[in-house]
Amino acid sequence: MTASTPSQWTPSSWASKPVAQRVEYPDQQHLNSVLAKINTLPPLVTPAEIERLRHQLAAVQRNEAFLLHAGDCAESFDACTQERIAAKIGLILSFSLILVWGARIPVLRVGRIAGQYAKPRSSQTEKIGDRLVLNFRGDNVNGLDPNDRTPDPERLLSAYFHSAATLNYIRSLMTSGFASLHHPRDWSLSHVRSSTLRRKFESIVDGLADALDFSRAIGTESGKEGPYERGGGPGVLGQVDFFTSHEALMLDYEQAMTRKAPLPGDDASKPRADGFYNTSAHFLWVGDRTRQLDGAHIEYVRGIRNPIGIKVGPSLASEELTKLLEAVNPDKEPGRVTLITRYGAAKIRDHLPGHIQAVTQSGHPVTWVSDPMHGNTVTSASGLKTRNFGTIISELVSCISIHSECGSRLGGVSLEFTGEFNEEGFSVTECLGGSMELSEDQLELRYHSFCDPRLNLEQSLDVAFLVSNYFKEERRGNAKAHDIFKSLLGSEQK
Ligand SMILES: O=C[C@H](O)[C@H](O)COP(=O)(O)O
Ligand SMILES: C=C(OP(=O)(O)O)C(=O)O
Ligand SMILES: [Mn+2]
Repeated sequence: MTASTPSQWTPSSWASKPVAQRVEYPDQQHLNSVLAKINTLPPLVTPAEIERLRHQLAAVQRNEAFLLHAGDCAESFDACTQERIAAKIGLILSFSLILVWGARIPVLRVGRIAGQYAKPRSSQTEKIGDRLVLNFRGDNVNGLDPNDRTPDPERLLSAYFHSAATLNYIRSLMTSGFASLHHPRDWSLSHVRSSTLRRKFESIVDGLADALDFSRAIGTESGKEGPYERGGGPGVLGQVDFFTSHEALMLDYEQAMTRKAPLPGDDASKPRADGFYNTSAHFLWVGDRTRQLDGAHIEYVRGIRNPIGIKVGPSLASEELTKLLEAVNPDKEPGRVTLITRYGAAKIRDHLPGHIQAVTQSGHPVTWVSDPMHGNTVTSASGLKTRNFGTIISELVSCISIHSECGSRLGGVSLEFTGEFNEEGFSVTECLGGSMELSEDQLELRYHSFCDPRLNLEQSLDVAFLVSNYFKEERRGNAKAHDIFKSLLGSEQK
C-alpha cells in the first residue's frame, strides 16, 4: 500500500477514526444487542432503488432534471401519523408540480423523511432553568423531555420501525393514486390560507387539467384504465419516484443497515461483483459538522454505493473539498456526489466561487444544491431560533447567479419545510416573512420544530413559485437571476 492508497474499507472501518458528534451510551452491551437485532431486520430500501437514484442524479448533473431535497430538520416519532405523513408528501408533490410547471424539467424528489431523526448540535449540553442537561440529539438518541436526555439504544430500534411505518405509508400513497397528476387538489390545497397562493396553484391545476384533456384527445394519454381503486394501473401520470434520505450521523445504525449485494451489470451471463448498500435510505448526507477528511463519517460513506451528499459551509477550504471528492468518488462516477452548499446569504460570495472553481478544475462531476436555510439561522428577541424568508431567498438568488457567472449551474434546492397544520388548519410559525408576512410576535403561536425553524406550507409554496417563475423567465431567454428575482419578490411579497 502506498501512502496515497486509502486503507481497506469495511462497513465498520469508520470505527477506527475520530467520530465527531459521537453519542456516548452508558451501556455498551445493550447498544450491541440492539445493533445485532437491527442487522437482522429487512432492508428498508433496495439496491435497485439506490442505483435508480444514482442514475437520476446523473441526469440532474446533465441539467436534465432538478433536485428537490426537503422535509423536517428533525423528524419525530410522534409525527409518524397518517395526517402528518400525507401533509409532508402533499407539500413535496405540490412544490415539485409548481417547479415542473415553470421550469418544464422533471423534478427529482428526495424527502428528508423516514429516518431523519438524529441531530448534530452546536453544544453538547443546554441550560434549562438552572439545570445543565445533555442537549436533545433527536428521537433516535434521547428525548426532548429534559428528564429523558440519557441516550437509550432502544431508540435506534424504534427509529427503524418508525422509518418502516413511514416508508410503508409513503409507498402506498405513491402507488395508489395520491401522487397522480390527476389529483393535485388532494395534496395540500385545502389548507392553504392565502387566497392569492390558492389562486396561483389553482391556475396551474387548471392548466394541467387542460393539457391532460388535450393529450387524451389526441391519444397520447389513454385515460381508459380509470382510477386505481377501480382496477386502473398507475399510468404515466401516476408513476412517481420518491426517494428517502437522512443525515448519516449515527454510524452504528448505518453500519447495521449496510448489506452486501451484487452490483448492477448488463450481462446476465456474467457473475457480478458485490457492493455495499446502506439500506436505511436511498440518499445519505454528511453534515457540515462531521465532514472531516480523516473522520469517521467520510470513511463510512466512501464505501457505500448510495449516492451521498456533503454539506459545504464557509469553513471548508477549497483544497479540502477536492480531497473530499477524491476520497468519496475516486473514479469520478456521475450521480454519486451532491454538494449541498449552506454558507449564509452574507457569506456565499466569499466562498462559492472558489468552491466551484476548485471542483471544475478537479474534473469531479457533482450536483450543486443550495441549502439556503442553515447559514441563515438567527435568534428572535424572544429567544427562538428563526430564519427570515427574505434572507433565505437572498442566498438562493446569489447561488443561482454565482453558478451562472462561474459557468456552472444550480441543480437543486435543499429545504427544511413542513406541510403540517393544526386542528384548526393553521400552519406552523417558525420562519419570518413570506407572503403571509409572519412577524416576530407570531413566532410563539405554533412553533413546533424540535430543532431548526422550517418554512411552513405557505412560505414553502412562495419559494416554489419564485423559483418556478425564475426558471420560466430563464427558459424564455429573459436574462439575469438577480433582476428576475427582484421583480418577482416585489410582486410576491406585498
Ligand atoms: O440541523 C442542523 C443542526 O443540527 C442544527 O442547526 C443545530 O442546531 P443548534 O445550533 O441549536 O445545536
Ligand atoms: C445538520 C444539518 O445541516 P448542516 O450540517 O448543514 O448544519 C441539516 O441539514 O439538518
Ligand atoms: Mn436543520
